[in-house]
Parts: sequence; C-alpha cells; structure tokens
Amino acid sequence: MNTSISITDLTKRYRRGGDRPALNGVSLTVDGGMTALLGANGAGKTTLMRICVGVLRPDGGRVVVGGHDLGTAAGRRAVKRILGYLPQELSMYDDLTGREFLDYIALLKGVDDKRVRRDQIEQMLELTGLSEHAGRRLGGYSGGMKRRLGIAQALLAEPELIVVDEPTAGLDPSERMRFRSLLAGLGGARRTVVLSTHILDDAAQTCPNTIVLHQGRVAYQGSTAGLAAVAEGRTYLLPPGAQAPPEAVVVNAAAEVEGTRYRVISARPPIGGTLMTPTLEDGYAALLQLGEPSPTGPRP
Ligand SMILES: Nc1ncnc2c1ncn2[C@@H]1O[C@H](COP(=O)(O)OP(=O)(O)OP(=O)(O)O)[C@@H](O)[C@H]1O
Repeated sequence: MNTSISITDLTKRYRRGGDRPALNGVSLTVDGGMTALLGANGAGKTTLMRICVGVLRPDGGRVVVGGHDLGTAAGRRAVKRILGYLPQELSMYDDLTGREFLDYIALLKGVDDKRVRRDQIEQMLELTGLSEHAGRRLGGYSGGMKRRLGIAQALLAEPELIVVDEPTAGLDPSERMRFRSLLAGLGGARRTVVLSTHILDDAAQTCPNTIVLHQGRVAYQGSTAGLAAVAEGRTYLLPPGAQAPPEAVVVNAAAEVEGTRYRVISARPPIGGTLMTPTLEDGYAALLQLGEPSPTGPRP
C-alpha cells in the first residue's frame, strides 16, 4: 500500500518571519508516486517539507503520514522509520569517503546487520552511478556527485516515503538530466516521492502530480497536465512585429532576426497570434499571473 500524506489546516509562523506566516491554512493530500512541490522563493515549500518529515513543529493543524500522526512522539518515530529525506543543505564530512558516509548514515537509520548494510550501500552506489568513486573522500566530489550521494543516503533502509528539496539546484545540464532520470525511477507504485523544485521541466518530466504553494497557501493541487491546462485556450505565439493586447502577459520573448517573437497568455486572441498547446510553464504563469506586462500595455 502507498504511504499517503494527509495535511489539514497547517499553519506555521517563524518568530523572526515578518508579517506573513510561512504556512497559512494548508490542507492537501499526497498519494503514491511522484508529486512536485512548486512555488516561488519563500512560498513555504521547505517549511512544509520539514514539517512533513518531522524535523519542524507546526503552530497548528495536523499531518498524518502513512496513518501515523506527526503530532505524537510515537507517530514521529514511526515516520522516521519509513522516511528518506534529502534536505536542501545536507552536511557531509569531507574527510569521509562516499562509502564511509553511507555506512555512517545506514547505521544512524538502524541498519545494524553489517552484511545487510554493505549490500544496501553497494546497491545505492550502483544506482546513483557512484561505485567507482566510493573510495574517494567527499572533499573531492563535484556538486553533482554530492547530490547523487544525497539521494543514495535518502534511499538507504528502503524508505516508503522520499522527500527531496531542490535536488537539481546548481547542477549543470548533464548532471541534471542524470539526476532527473534517477529520480524518475524512484516513484514506483510502492513509493511516495515529494520533490520540491524551481525547475518546471523537472516537474513536467518526472511528476504526474503537482502542488503549487503561493505565499503560504495552496494555489493548485492536482495533475501536472492539469496545471499546464490552466493556460489552455489562452496561450498564443505572436509573429515578429505583432502587437500583443495590452492586457496580455508575456511569458517568453525570443529575439529573432526579423524582430521579437512573444509568447503570451491572453484572454482575447491577439491579431495574427497562433493558439498554442500550453506548457507547464504557461500554466504556472497563468495560475500565479506571472510574466512581464505586454509591450503595448500600460507601463507601471
Ligand atoms: N528560520 C526562519 N526564520 C524566519 N523566517 C523563516 C525561516 N525559515 C523560513 N522563513 C520564512 O518563511 C517563509 C517560507 O520560507 P521557506 O523556506 O519555507 O520557502 P521556500 O518556498 O522553501 O523558499 P525557497 O524556494 O527560497 O527555498 C519565507 O518568508 C521565509 O523568509
């Protein structure tokens, strides 16, 4: 059975967090498979994930993970046993080798049997493409290798729930693609994976479901295709030189020899505009009303 997460009316305000609470009445359900967690900087993603993995306590509301209530000590202990967590910043000891680091984490996770531990570690090194680097000290690892080791440690002890916070931030395109295919392989039927990211392409490629947080509230919860469809019938590509209606929002501007070609979200069809199938980026922009004002619209 899948480990679902059920969140009801969650609130969290940091003591030095300014006027707005970090989470303001968040209610949602996460089922098995992969779910993307999207939102601008400061939307509340990390706060929500830290509460769901039991390292931060909310001010109010309830979180139940796989039937375990995180409001109780027994619930938190139970969730720890089924959880793999990759935080935004994972402390690693530069003097340890990759294999030693995983051994240390596996011990912390309670994998006491030496042979079981060794088998799991070699399996994770293989899965993350780190076997040949396992004897090297972490001080010599690249950012991408550290991120992959981060996933390897999260996967130790066969977690049913995996929570990863912005795993591809700062990676070069080839490492990102590698990491993305690694993530895509995780969300099988028996697992629940929550992936927080700013990279919409990562969500589009790997996650069937998406949650969007906006200023501490849920702005969208549903299928990733459904989020793209928010801009359905409103996404147009304009030929170079064409005017966008003043109320249109520009989601992309491509400089071409003949002039700039705008991609816009517009309720009214622009003259000469071609109606496009919206991407996730279009849907996200339409949902949160992001983008630049139309070049023909009023300037702020
Ligand atoms: N330790 C803290 N003390 C005070 N305020 C905090 C703290 N951590 C987060 N905040 C504030 O809470 C809000 C939500 O932050 P959070 O880190 O959860 O957002 P986020 O969506 O993960 O952002 P990012 O994408 O930049 O990582 C922000 O306004 C942030 O400034």
